[in-house]
Amino acid sequence: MGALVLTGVEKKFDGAVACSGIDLAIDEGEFFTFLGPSGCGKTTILRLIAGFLTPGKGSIYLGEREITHLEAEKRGVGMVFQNYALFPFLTVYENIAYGLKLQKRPGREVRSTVGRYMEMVGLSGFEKRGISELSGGEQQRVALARSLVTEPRVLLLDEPLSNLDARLRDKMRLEIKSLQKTLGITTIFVTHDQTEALTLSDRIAVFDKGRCEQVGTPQELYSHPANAFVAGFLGDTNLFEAAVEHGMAHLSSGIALRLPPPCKRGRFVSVRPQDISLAMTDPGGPNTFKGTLEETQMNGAWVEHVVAVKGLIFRAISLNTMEHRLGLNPGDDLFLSIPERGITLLDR
Ligand SMILES: Nc1ncnc2c1ncn2[C@@H]1O[C@H](COP(=O)(O)OP(=O)(O)OP(=O)(O)O)[C@@H](O)[C@H]1O
Repeated sequence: MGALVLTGVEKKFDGAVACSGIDLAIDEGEFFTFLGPSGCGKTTILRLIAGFLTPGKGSIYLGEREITHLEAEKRGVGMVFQNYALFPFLTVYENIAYGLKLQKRPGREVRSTVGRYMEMVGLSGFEKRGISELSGGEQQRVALARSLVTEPRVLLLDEPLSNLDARLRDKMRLEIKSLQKTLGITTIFVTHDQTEALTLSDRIAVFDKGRCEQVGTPQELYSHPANAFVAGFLGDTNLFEAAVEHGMAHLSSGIALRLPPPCKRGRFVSVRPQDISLAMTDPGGPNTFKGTLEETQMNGAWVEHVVAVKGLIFRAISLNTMEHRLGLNPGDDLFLSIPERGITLLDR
């Protein structure tokens, strides 16, 4: 049995389904991410685990123990909220010590535990500061220390980086990951940011409209998406409706792609932009098409080319190295090649 297990969990608000049919098993010490667009039910599931909400159907287990209806404070679950929810009238020390004082732990233990976690999150010396005297990143660290100090079995992080600027977000991302590994604490991280999910997670659950679409490692989800939604949500992809027969995928424009064996079925073709190669002269071979460059976008280390082939738009990404630089202008003709193994067929 996993460290945290959800079976058939459903939650409705006034009859509207926020999440349903949720079956998840999260392993001990795992960094597990809930990924999905706004409103797909991520926070609702987190709140069900924390005990701030009760499911209409289904059960939640922490280890062997069922916690579906247990009060939040008895669950051994720590949560960091999106807006941190710190107490503005308390100092940094008092905020972090709060949970331990509620548990009526002896003063000496409170002082040493708070000191240990303040050091761990890099806040030593900030004990007497007010919350309003802290930067966003420092507030984030207080929230993290406050939820860790009671040594919960599971740490829930609800979009903890969304209020930070891009550089601080990268820094905190690394810090959270390293803290999680050091403590070995089972962690659920909620985000709608695919980069965060891909870089941090041992496994990811992708949600859409209250349903879990797929669970897997970042590489599994990226390389073998279960459907078009997962393919599109985890990384950029070229997605086309297709009629598949006799080892060929016929796209709407009359383009026919030769598929890798064995012969599979599917309603959509997905091709990652980095799997498409471009050339100024015809390299020959199957799945090579003449197209027109519509647009080039330079992004520093890599370049994105938008290419029209028989009215279909393809996006191709290549490294901005000397060998890859094409030196083409919008309107120029070029050749676009899609290797068979770069094609994924998807059902829905
Ligand atoms: N307390 C509530 N009362 C009524 N409806 C709610 C409540 N909480 C959430 N919902 C609805 O449930 C659905 C799922 O919301 P939830 O907050 O879980 O999504 P989310 O994926 O976390 O979104 P976001 O990324 O924007 O936080 C949404 O349609 C939302 O409007």
